[in-house]
Amino acid sequence: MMRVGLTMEEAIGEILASVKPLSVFQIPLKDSFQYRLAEDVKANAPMPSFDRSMMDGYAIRSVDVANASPEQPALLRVVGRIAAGEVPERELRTGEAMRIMTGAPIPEGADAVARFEVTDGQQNPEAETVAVYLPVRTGESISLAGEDIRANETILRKGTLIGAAEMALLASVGVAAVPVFRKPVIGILSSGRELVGLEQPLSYGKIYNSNSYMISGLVSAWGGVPHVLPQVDDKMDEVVEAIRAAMPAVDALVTTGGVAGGDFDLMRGAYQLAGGQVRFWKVNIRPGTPFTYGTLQGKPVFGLSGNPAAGFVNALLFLQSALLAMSGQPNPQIPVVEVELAADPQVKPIGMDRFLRTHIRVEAGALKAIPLPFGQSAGIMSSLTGIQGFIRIPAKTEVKPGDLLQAYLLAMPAAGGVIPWQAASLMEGSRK
Ligand SMILES: Nc1nc2c(c(=O)[nH]1)N[C@H]1C(S)=C(S)[C@@H](COP(=O)(O)OP(=O)(O)OC[C@H]3O[C@@H](n4cnc5c(N)ncnc54)[C@H](O)[C@@H]3O)O[C@H]1N2
Ligand code: MOO
Repeated sequence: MMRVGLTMEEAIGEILASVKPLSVFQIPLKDSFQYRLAEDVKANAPMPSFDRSMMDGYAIRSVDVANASPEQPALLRVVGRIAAGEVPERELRTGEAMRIMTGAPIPEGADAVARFEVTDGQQNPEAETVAVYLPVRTGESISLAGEDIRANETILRKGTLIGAAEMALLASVGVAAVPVFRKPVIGILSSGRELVGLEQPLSYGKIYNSNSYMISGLVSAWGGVPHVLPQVDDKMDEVVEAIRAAMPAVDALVTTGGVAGGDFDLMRGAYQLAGGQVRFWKVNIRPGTPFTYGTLQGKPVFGLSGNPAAGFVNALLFLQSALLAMSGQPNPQIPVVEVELAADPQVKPIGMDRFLRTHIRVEAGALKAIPLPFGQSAGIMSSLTGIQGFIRIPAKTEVKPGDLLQAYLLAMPAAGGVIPWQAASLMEGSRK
């Protein structure tokens, strides 16, 4: 049954209840960046697997240098040299030292490394004795086997997003391939007879199809694989046919346009005629109120508003939540931070949650939100560029500078200073 007029939380809840992670496959580690692990990963060996030196210097026995001082250095016999990757030739005995390089295995009998700086070893690399000028603690400059990772330890949990550090950690314990969730392939279908592709000239009344580029970028940013379909006229049979044809090759479909109530707004009907089910229509948010969500062949279908900024907010909240869940995040939560409102947003309270395009700055360690004083209407695209996120002004709520609000992040907050439109308006006057 189709529900109408949900809150944002209800809408996200309904979407998350109907999606699940996709199938699992093994991927070579080198290709695993930005996938999510489908299983816990254990280390089958400790890391490091041997005691090793953390400094260039001499492997020694700490008792031999216990009374060393600059005036009365301990003199030790140099009996060998160990580079990283080499095996010590023999054990170390009383009164002996071995030159040792960072990363090399500690010889039997040694319990510390005296770094070059506390010896005369750097000046006399070939000398047969070395003077040690200070005492060295037992264990000093030695990294013990298993110090980083113990054998059989779980090093990464199922659902972890594989980034640079995770790839390095997996490589360090010899994992050459990992089980990951498949990335969702997202079909993107724009509808409207006003739309033309970039290869065509614009005639009166027409616009370029920019939504497909916008959604494609967002899908990539959130870990999906965009699959852009040819745009369609808003004729029912064409839309239905395009949807039917698209479904086998995708894990979810995003449509843009045709969800409000106009004469040509046929998207909900098209989902049903294509064999799908409309789960809900309209969410208490602005922009992006007429958002529609359904399922078709067990796959989610997102009906985004055609208005660019409305579609952007729909994608930010609903498509992003679904992508996180489908790509394997255990408790999908889109990135939200608390920010302090630093400028009057100049909007009246309405019965819906408002999402305003916002600059977010770090000032004195706090996140400050400066909503754009222009370009907040749903059809304006230029003001979507250069922002760090959207603040949410809850329905029927009057806000003022100093209030704490939620911000939905698109980019890292920037360090303080003048923001681009302020700089521009200082030069040419406000363009409100
Ligand atoms: N009588 C009413 N009219 C409208 C209502 C309403 O409640 N009653 N809602 C308004 C709101 S709010 C929004 S948002 C829009 C949503 O409209 P649709 O999602 O049905 O989208 P369209 O009508 O197809 O297009 C809206 C607008 O966006 C442009 N557009 C569409 N597709 C693209 C694209 N691929 N690239 C760039 N721009 C696109 C389109 O040309 C229109 O200008 O409805 C209001 N109306
Ligand atoms: O929902 Mo439409 O929200 O004005 O942009």
